[in-house]
Amino acid sequence: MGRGGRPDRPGRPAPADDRPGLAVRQVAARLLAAVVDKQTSLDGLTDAVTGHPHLRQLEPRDQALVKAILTSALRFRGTIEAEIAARLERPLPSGAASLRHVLHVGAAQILCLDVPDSAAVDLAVASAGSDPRAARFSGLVNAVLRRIAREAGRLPDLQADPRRNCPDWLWSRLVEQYGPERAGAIAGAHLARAPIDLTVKSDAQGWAARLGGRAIGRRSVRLSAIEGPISGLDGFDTGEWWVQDVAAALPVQLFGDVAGKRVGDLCAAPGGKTAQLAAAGARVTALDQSSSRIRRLKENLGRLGLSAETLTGDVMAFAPDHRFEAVLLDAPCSSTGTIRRHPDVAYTKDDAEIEKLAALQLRLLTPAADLVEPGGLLVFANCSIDGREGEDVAAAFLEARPDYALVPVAPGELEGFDFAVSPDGMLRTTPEMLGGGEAGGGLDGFFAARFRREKA
Ligand SMILES: C[S@@+](CC[C@H](N)C(=O)[O-])C[C@H]1O[C@@H](n2cnc3c(N)ncnc32)[C@H](O)[C@@H]1O
Repeated sequence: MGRGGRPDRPGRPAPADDRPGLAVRQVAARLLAAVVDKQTSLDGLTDAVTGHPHLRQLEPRDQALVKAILTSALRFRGTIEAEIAARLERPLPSGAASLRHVLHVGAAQILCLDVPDSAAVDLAVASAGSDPRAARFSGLVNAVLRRIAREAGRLPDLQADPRRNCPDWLWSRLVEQYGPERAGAIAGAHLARAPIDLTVKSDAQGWAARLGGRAIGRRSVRLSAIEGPISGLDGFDTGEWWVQDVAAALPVQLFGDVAGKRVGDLCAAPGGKTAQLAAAGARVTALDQSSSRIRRLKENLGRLGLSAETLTGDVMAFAPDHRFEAVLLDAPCSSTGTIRRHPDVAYTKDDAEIEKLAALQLRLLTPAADLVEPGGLLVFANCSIDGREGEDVAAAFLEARPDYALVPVAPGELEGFDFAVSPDGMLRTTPEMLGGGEAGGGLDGFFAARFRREKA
């Protein structure tokens, strides 16, 4: 049956926009445009409830394919651009943004995914044909992608040059802060798929054996790959573990024993660190300004059988009737430490955004610090690899708050992670550590500093 309920006439091709798989490619090109041209976060665009409506209309299997195309298209954007450019007689016309996105979506499938080349090419041609701004270039799309399919190697075997796949703004910052060699290793780690890390309530060795992973320290289990959804794994329904990168599990450990203590978790959602604190016996107040994220935090705690007081509100206006023995500020940041999982971050953030976020973090530290009892601890953390949002904010905070002193992380304190403690005792992870760049290796980039409020 054709559209509108009329019977299809035999021998007549189906209208182009009904072709199986075409909607997936159209949505992928549209979302790629939103990321690259409008700096929209892929997490937001692909959210199951609030994401892009065209994506949400697709079957789950097709949604997964859109996400796989976008992840590859962004992770290897530099290589894909070079492969396309090498097969163009002249540069794409200015104002041909949508044509470029169609080409990138097609090339990403050919170079990175297990999609038959012929399907990738034909659907890219149909995708261009259905877009009034790109329709007259359908022939070019066909020629370029056919040549890529015939001539190019396949990623990741095709030389996936880390420098080429790291946008200039980010590369300059990495080189300035880490030097060219480590910058290259970090950019290289961004090209590898991240493993799945779980934080377990107890018995990491036992859970590693049951789930076919490996234990890292006492509380993390690393899985290289899983079949099917994470919710299908043993221990999910009974709340034995939650997904949390091994680096993200470190900042809470800086509080030491929190059993029975009042802890304020001020940027708490979706609650990975709240869960760690609650599982360790703390009396946690979890605050976040986003009501939808607080809802997710509550669902997560519910599944895990853990409890915390949960509040929706702004740190800047938070005025509880008591102070806390410990406060965690896991502040909003550029998330450049998570590019392995969120390759869009390299294209949605820039120098100005980093400056803005660093200033916001310092602002949020003032009310956070005021909520700590004299003698209590404050941990400031975030998942940026940029020192402007880490070490510089910590230094500015200490300068502004003579009532606080840094409590350096001691050798051996973070079991197995001494390599990630800076000479002045702050935590600094970057994704090339722990075998980053290799399959099943690496960790998120994180920063954390611990301060104590002087006794009055
Ligand atoms: C990095 S995420 C926190 C991740 C969380 N700690 C975890 O481990 O799952 C930052 C959070 O800060 C929240 N946030 C940003 N600005 C805030 C503010 N002014 N007051 C309260 N929450 C804020 C965001 O809604 C976001 O959920």
